[in-house]
Amino acid sequence: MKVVTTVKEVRDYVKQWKKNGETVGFVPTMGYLHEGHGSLITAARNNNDRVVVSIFVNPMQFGPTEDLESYPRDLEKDSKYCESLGADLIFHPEPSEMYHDDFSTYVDMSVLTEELCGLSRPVHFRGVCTVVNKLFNIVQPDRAYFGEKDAQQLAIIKHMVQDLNMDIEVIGCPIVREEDGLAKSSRNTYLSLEERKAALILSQTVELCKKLIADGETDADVVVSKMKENIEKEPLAKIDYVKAVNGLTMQQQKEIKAPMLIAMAVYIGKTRLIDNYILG
Ligand SMILES: Nc1ncnc2c1ncn2[C@@H]1O[C@H](COP(=O)(O)OP(=O)(O)OP(=O)(O)O)[C@@H](O)[C@H]1O
Ligand SMILES: CC(C)(CO)[C@@H](O)C(=O)[O-]
Ligand code: BAL
Repeated sequence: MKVVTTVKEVRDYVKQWKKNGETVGFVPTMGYLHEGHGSLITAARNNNDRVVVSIFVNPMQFGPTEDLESYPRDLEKDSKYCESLGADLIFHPEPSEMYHDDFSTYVDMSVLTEELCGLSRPVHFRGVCTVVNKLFNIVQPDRAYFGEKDAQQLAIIKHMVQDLNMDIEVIGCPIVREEDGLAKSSRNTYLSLEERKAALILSQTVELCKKLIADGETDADVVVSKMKENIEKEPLAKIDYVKAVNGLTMQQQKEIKAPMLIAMAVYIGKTRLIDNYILG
């Protein structure tokens, strides 16, 4: 497995592979990899001749008061992990390789980006769409793999690929959880012991949501308000949002009916965590 830092090096590898008729699977990440990322890499490994993983903490998707500087990084550990899972190439560019001084083109999607995480992170999805577009142009994958943990991001990327006629299959992979239910996330590393326990309120609330729906509740407002009540029982938790939306448009939906996304973002202390339940 190789680790490269320039666009040219990625292009040279991919050109050679394509010349040999090999397919390319791509897993974009911000690094500090865990088994959630691992599941995407394994899915890519199982369905493509070559696997590229990008590790890039993209400054454009962070707001001015967010955790760009403190975001955890460990390239050496990440490289070993990618190699153990059979990846062929890691692309680990410097911000200057991705954004030259005169950079001025953005991918700015409306509607889907204005709900849920887009409300509290107003510049976030413009940064995500722009960097993923660039990464797709650099890697030119046949298939790209994203986690359902970031369900809004997954819906947005699928929509972007459709809107911009990109010839890439976008594949969503299920949320990988810790044994006690907490969704794996690089940001879990910010949590103190006490906060780590409190963070279980997210997955417990997803379970409550599933149970309410399995028991026949059809009113999304009832489900959401019971979820909020449950989260409010945890003193260290502060709700950013809990919402039930259409799974394709991200617009609020009153009736529990697939395709649907019931998603939450909750601060545990200063750490903002997300979790969700996807229906259909
Ligand atoms: N627990 C998980 N299960 C499945 N996919 C995941 C999980 N965590 C992250 N991913 C996916 O991995 C890809 C890269 O995500 P990223 O590098 O931001 O990791 P992260 O752990 O979500 O970090 P963050 O702390 O930023 O939320 C995304 O497509 C994301 O949805
Ligand atoms: C898709 C992504 C790698 C773009 O920076 C990031 O948003 C992430 O890690 O989910
Ligand atoms: N997984 C989403 C990346 C971010 O929070 O910036």
